[in-house]
Amino acid sequence: MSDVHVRGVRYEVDRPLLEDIDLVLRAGELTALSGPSGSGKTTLLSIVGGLLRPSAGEVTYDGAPTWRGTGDPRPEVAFVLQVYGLVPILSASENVSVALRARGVAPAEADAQAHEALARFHIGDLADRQVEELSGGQMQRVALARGLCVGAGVLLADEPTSELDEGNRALVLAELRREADRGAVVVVATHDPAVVEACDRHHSLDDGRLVDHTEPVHLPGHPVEPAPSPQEASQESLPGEPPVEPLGPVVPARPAGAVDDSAFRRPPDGR
Ligand SMILES: Nc1ncnc2c1ncn2[C@@H]1O[C@H](COP(=O)(O)OP(=O)(O)OP(=O)(O)O)[C@@H](O)[C@H]1O
Repeated sequence: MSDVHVRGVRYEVDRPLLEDIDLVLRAGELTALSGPSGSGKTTLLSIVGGLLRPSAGEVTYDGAPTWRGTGDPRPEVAFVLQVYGLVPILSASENVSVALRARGVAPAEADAQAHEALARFHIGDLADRQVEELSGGQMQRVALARGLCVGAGVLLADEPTSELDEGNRALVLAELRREADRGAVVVVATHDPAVVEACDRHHSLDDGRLVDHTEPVHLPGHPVEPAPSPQEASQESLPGEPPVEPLGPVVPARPAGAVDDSAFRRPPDGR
């Protein structure tokens, strides 16, 4: 299990969008990233995942930079994008299968795993439905199935519950927890207080900077650490590290797994 280290990251286009970002995103934990709209959450996820090159500083995972010089993420990184990044004319299962095939899984095995991944999100019955015929919440779950099925070491999810009702939100949080429990770094950008509450750690961004507010969040019933007593809580700071803070956004170039969909392309008049 390896953590993600964000050191001295700044990002600017025509103005600074992120400044002075120092964070450790821990393997085995769910980390929430919150902040107002436009504060930089998506931009930060994009830099963490290697879609964008930081203007200064670096992000490393397992001892190597996540930025590989091309804007293509490392194979260990998977995204669940705010805009889903699905191919509308492909079926739900094809959209998931293509992510597995892009990682070298043989087609028949990829198709089988894609069906299993959709079933995890209770949309197995929609496997053959074209994505453009799905609802927003169903598309969001297809995107989640695609992001989670590849067993990535780093899973970056941008507003993964924005279109979901309470029951499906709980389902998604349970699946994200499973990813953390197998040792992944899981980061969730969110506006939803219930999602923040379900995470182990919380960083907030404001206008491209981490705000002075770092909270380990304890999910009732989840044995992350024993809950501190009120006395301990009043003295609590993260052992051996500076206070953790929030992140910021940008437009991802391309979702991991949507690299090559040529195997699924249909003739112009075929569906
Ligand atoms: N490619 C870009 N070029 C210039 N500015 C950008 C670019 N992408 C994002 N921005 C700006 O960077 C700032 C942060 O955007 P970002 O999408 O990271 O915010 P966010 O916190 O994810 O917002 P939201 O919660 O609305 O998704 C915004 O002011 C946005 O307009």
